[in-house]
Amino acid sequence: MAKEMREFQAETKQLLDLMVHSIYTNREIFLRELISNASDAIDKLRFESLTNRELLEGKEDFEIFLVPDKDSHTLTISDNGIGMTYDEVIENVGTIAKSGTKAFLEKLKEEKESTTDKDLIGQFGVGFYSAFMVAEKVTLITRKAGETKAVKWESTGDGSYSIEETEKETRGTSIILTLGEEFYGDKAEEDFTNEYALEALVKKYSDYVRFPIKMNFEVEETPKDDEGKEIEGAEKVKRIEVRTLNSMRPLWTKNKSEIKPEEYTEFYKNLFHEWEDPFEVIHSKAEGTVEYTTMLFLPKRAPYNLYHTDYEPGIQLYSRHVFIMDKCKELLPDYLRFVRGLVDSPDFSLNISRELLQQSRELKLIGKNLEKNVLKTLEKMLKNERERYETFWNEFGKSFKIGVYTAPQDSSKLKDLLLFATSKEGTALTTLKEYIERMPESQNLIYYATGKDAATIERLPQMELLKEKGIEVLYLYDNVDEFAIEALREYGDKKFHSVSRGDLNLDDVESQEVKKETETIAKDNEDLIKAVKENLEGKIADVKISNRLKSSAVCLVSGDNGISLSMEQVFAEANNPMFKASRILEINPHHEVFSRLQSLHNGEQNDTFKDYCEMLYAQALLIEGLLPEDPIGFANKIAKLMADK
Ligand SMILES: Nc1ncnc2c1ncn2[C@@H]1O[C@H](COP(=O)(O)OP(=O)(O)OP(=O)(O)O)[C@@H](O)[C@H]1O
Repeated sequence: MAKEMREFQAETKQLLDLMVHSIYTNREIFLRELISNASDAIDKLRFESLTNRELLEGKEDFEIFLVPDKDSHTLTISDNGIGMTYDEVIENVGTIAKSGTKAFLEKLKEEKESTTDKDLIGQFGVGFYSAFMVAEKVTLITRKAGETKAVKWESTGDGSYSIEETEKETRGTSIILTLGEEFYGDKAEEDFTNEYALEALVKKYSDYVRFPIKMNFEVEETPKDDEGKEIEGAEKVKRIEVRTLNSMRPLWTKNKSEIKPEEYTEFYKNLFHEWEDPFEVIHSKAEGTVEYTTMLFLPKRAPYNLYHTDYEPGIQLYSRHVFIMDKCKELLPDYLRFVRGLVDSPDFSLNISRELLQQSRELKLIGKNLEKNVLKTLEKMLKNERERYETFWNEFGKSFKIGVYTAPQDSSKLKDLLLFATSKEGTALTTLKEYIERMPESQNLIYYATGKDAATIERLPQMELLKEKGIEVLYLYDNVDEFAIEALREYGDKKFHSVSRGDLNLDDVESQEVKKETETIAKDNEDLIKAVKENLEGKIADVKISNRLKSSAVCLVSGDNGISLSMEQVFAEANNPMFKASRILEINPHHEVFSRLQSLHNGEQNDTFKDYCEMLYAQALLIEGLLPEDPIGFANKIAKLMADK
């Protein structure tokens, strides 16, 4: 096959441009990225070779080799891992295979002003391309284990790359970086051809990599005689010595007291290809029915795709320090999908299949303990470090709310960890327990309202009465919130109640009196209410005289059961428009519009009365953020009304 020149995808070009023009000041991390990729490639081969030994081609020792060359100012990173085929090279390093990169660029465009580039890269990481931060040319030569043909890929990072078939004796991948002039030689600030500098970088970033990272060192020695003694006066000779640079000792096997915070950080970044420090580390050991060590990390930031189907949750599994599996989903419940980490247990066998693993009793036991560990840590944080917990909550709270809604069996564990915005002045977020503690004795329900933000909710007609009475209301902004609340049904023995549903059930004396008065008005206006209902037939389920409105003329509420209007909108956005909330139109009997309705009704001005009914309904829809069914008709009616006056 002849050499091909190909263009990078537009997004890749943009990304390379950013890399070359330094979006990240800490350029040395390119080495960590390439070593991580090499280690992943070896893991993949090791795993596949469990069922197909031929892939090893007789060479069973895994290793990563660094070869700096001062003369050609190159640095080569080689591994004897799985390698790539021609098509895989194109897919993995020619196009943007990872949707993350695309999302990264989009976000970069969006948030250019508000966020620093460093923050952004922390969210996404861009692996292989980081090579272009230090190299003016990157050459990748790779042969997939078990294949005969190899591939050579080369690019200067300027928009195109070449790819051709080639020969390669050993399986795996070599990446040759032709270093930019700031990155080699004695005068360079960072010399990536210097063995000692490279050794220090490996120690700093990749010490725990599970495969040996080797390098040739040139040593000068005085020749020795047969007895091993240095020969006096003999001229020194140069010799090449292969050294392993990393300790390979898994961090989690050390005692907690021996580990420095920065060791956890580097380990985390290294193992999970993260660019930011972890938010919290949970490191523990268990001995008993099951034996294991675990190291769990709560990230600082939710990955951009945490709630998309392409996000793969799960933690790593090791048995006696040997890697078995990445992304083991069975160990943590879905609401903890953001947790990164690993479990090392001698109770797992090395080549356990995913199917067997799922049924393993040990796995279930360990999983339960891990979940408890994380929840305990969070409970403690909520109690003792409220601000920190709120930071965590703002990033991952949604995951818990989805958990409450989708896995009711988890809700009892999560309900005390939930936070909500509230109408209470000076309080940004409240727990349900705190809300209940503040409730006056006469209040029996936990009230909540939905809307896109506090300002919108505060102006809802449905809030008027509660505001007047100073009753605290939880504010739900997120689509999932109301679903979670409905799934919880109650907290303690207090039921949740939407301000936009049925009766508000206020049990104080004053409210009881108002209720009676409303009933009398409703009775006196029976015919009018019937007429409004008839005019809006098919659109609403009922018309009621309201006792919750103070200054607004109308509002829509939904029944006590079934979905609410805001849930209906969530369903509609998710292309499920068949779920409909029942609509009850509430009219304020103390509003001038009500008297006008009465006189229109009594005066038998049927057409105008009908127009008024429709306009009232359209207004109520608009307040809920819904479009009137016939916006043009609505606009025309308003225009007519305006011209009449
Ligand atoms: N040394 C290697 N051997 C085999 N495949 C490799 C090697 N380096 C990279 N690849 C392939 O190229 C892909 C892209 O690598 P890249 O570093 O850009 O992203 P990643 O490793 O998938 O993600 P990230 O580093 O951001 O976590 C990898 O997923 C892998 O399939």
